[in-house]
Amino acid sequence: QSTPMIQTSASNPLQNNRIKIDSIDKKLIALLGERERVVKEIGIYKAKNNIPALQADRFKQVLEKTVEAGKQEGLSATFITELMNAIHKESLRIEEEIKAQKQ
Ligand SMILES: C=C(O[C@@H]1C=C(C(=O)O)C=C[C@H]1O)C(=O)O
Repeated sequence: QSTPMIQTSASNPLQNNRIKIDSIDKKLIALLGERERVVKEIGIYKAKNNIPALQADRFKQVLEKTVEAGKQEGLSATFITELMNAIHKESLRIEEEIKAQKQ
């Protein structure tokens, strides 16, 4: 086993890349917050107009578009599908919560 090279903090690739990741994660969470705030608006509209939260055809389109966009970024369809399913599950939870508040 080799001794790790001593580097200055400015040239430490592990530290620098972790700083980059922390910054990217912050943006990812901000974007998810923005997306779910739009979902809330849709949830309010659906609750008022008696439209079901789940729109399977629309989510199918969302999945197709994001899997394709993921491909362009070298991300697997499995990963994008799991990610979008998790986001969709939360969207439905939020929309159902809004609907329940209106009763
Ligand atoms: C946001 C909506 O509600 C649900 C959530 C979706 C999503 O998070 O992309 C898509 C379809 C619906 O199941 C919508 O109908 O557009």
